[in-house]
Amino acid sequence: MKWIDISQPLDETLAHWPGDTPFSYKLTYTKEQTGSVNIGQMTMSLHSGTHVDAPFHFHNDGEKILDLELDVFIGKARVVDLSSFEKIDEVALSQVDLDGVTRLLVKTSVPNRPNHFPNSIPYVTADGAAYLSSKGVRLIGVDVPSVDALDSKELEGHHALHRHQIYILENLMLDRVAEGEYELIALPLALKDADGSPVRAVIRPMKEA
Ligand SMILES: N[C@@H](CC(=O)c1ccccc1NC=O)C(=O)O
Repeated sequence: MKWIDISQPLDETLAHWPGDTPFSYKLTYTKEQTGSVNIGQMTMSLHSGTHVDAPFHFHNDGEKILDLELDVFIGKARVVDLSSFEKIDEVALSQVDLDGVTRLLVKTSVPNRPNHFPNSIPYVTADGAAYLSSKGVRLIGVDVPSVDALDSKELEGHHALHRHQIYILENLMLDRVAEGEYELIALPLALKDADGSPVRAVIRPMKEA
């Protein structure tokens, strides 16, 4: 089975958090200038596109990207559709089978439009995070820019997930993905001091036993 790209494409049209750094790529040196190669550079917020939040994003003493466990970002994952719910809480999560799930990818009601910052999104509640933890979940991925309401300053969802050692993956593209069992690879870059990192997130259906 082929790998499916569930990452937002990084280009100048990529949406970013209001007031944050837009994405840009430019050629610093052309092949004509160097005599051998094109060399590019990019500028972006670490919270644009498909990315991982490090605990340091919302916690001054929190782990940075390079401190995170790699194993959590590679392995079996379940995609579930919670598009009929306004919150990712215990009520919504108890509608889906989470037995044996370590990595959970959630389809929400928000259309996956990488070039458009949404007005409002479903968010993870503290009881939702506790429920995920009781099921043994270590990573939650969502198809929206945050696991909290966009106007939240308390970031209750981020903090609750962190208390339960659940990693956070945001801005996935799950529109064309069916519910089910997949393998996931979504590795953050080896960024030592960073509060977040872009990832190339890919999945492929698990082979039937
Ligand atoms: N908490 C959000 C990001 C966030 O809040 C944010 C990202 C970039 C610039 C500003 C932000 N929030 C600010 O007030 C997240 O889930 O990554």
